[in-house]
Amino acid sequence: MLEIRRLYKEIHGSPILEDIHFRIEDGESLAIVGESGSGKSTLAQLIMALKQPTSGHIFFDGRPLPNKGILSYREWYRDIQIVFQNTGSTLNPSLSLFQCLEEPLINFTRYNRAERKHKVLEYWGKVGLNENLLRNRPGKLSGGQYQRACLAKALLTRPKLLICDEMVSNLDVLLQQQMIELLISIQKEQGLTLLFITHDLTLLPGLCSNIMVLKEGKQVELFSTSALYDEAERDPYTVTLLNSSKMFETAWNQLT
Ligand SMILES: Nc1ncnc2c1ncn2[C@@H]1O[C@H](COP(=O)(O)OP(=O)(O)OP(=O)(O)O)[C@@H](O)[C@H]1O
Repeated sequence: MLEIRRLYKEIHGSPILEDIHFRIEDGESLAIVGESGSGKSTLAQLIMALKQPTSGHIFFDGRPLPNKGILSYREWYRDIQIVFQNTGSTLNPSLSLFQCLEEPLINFTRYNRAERKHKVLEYWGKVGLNENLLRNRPGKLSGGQYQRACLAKALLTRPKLLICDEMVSNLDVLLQQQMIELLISIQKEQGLTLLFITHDLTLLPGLCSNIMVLKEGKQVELFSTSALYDEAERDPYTVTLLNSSKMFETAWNQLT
């Protein structure tokens, strides 16, 4: 389904991503893990066709990354959606939440108004939000509610691939867990393919089948999540990342 071949990205003459290569098959879930600055978001932006690679290839369902013509972009965005870290900027603050969610249905489907309303309510319910909230503006939502609303918006057009870029990083540990459980259930129900970008390895068991570790733009290793805690098998850098995630989790648990 998604195939990345020998991807290389340079910005202002500096290499940001080097020789990235992986595949995600239909219904699979892959985590991209790395420290801040390792190139995770750049990779997501390349897959979303927001940036063009310096060299290398991105294919989705056998189609190359669009680089010309609005129609090819429309097809790409119908199939691939992204949810970002909550910065409060994904949902238009001047629209009601209903209007925010209706927008992709207007852009990407031929549903009439009644059908759009039905779909918005369906997905709003799926992510566990109360219907009454739809009249409000996005600014009224709590952090956890905001991320659920973004997830509903991303899922409304039934994309094949969902990219979550640090989607739960601004949430507390309890809300993180709730969002992960929600993603797991939606993924199972819709057969969604998932690319989950995070710096926190402890979030991944149960959610992602495979993990790719990035360090300074280079692919360190790609392995099955079931082998995450097999320290003898793991690259020392992965073990360091895992230990720092565990330390943060322990410190947080002691504080709360
Ligand atoms: N437009 C740009 N101009 C210059 N450097 C850039 C630009 N975009 C990204 N970079 C650099 O590319 C590197 C990777 O950035 P990127 O945001 O992809 O990392 P990241 O792993 O997502 O980090 P974070 O988790 O902090 O978001 C960083 O060193 C960053 O400074």
